Amino acid sequence: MQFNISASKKEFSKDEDIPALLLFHPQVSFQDKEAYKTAKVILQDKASCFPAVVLNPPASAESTVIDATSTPGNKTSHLSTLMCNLGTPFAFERDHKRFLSLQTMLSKAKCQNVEPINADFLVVNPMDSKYSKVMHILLDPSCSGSGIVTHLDYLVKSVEQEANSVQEDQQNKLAAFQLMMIKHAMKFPSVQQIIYSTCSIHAIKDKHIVCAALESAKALSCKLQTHSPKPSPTAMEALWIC
Ligand SMILES: C[S@@+](CC[C@H](N)C(=O)[O-])C[C@H]1O[C@@H](n2cnc3c(N)ncnc32)[C@H](O)[C@@H]1O
Repeated sequence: MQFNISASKKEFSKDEDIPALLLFHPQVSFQDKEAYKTAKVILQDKASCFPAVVLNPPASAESTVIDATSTPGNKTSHLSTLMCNLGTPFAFERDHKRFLSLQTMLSKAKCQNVEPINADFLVVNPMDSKYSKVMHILLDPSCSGSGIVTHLDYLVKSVEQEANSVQEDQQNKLAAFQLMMIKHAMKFPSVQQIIYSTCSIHAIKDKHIVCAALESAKALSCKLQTHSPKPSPTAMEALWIC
């Protein structure tokens, strides 16, 4: 859900861009609400709603999708909703504890079509027949979260500056991991669309990664297109950055 400063606490409205997104005043609390506890309502800022909407997998029984990095499951449940609980979104999570909470969330939200898998996406074999029809992949990998705005940001600025040099090394490692994830996603034989999203505002984890991915041998061999009216079934249709 997106916060709407202009609305009163009793009002809400429909978002103009994202179907099923309702806008509430920032001070409206959902923590005690039954709809929130039972996951009928999922709290999510508008920016986080774009990846699933842009990926827009078909709502059909044959539709197979991968959410490579799933917990807590907000984007997975969004994908499941967009697919009308049809087809199969495979939802990967490598961390066991986080996987358990993903399972709980998906079951609460009644995402019956999702197949959660406790595995590292990087070791999944793209040639496994189970994934042979995967056309859509969502990649929302771990990142620094630098794009997440909090009201306390001004307090941490000076601390952040001191830690910058340490962070640089960490950022390079994260960036290398994120690029590896995209390149791995490109290996799935039927993939046509990969959505890569992060909560980071650093170009090293956004634009630079996407550019490096587009320049990779795999992307070049796919004759990557941005939006073709008649996409070739073997070419990757688009790599978006959200
Ligand atoms: C940014 S969070 C994903 C948020 C999620 N997409 C959502 O909208 O709720 C990244 C998650 O991916 C998991 N992860 C990181 N690397 C992974 C990998 N190689 N394979 C599977 N899961 C991974 C992390 O443990 C973490 O839970």
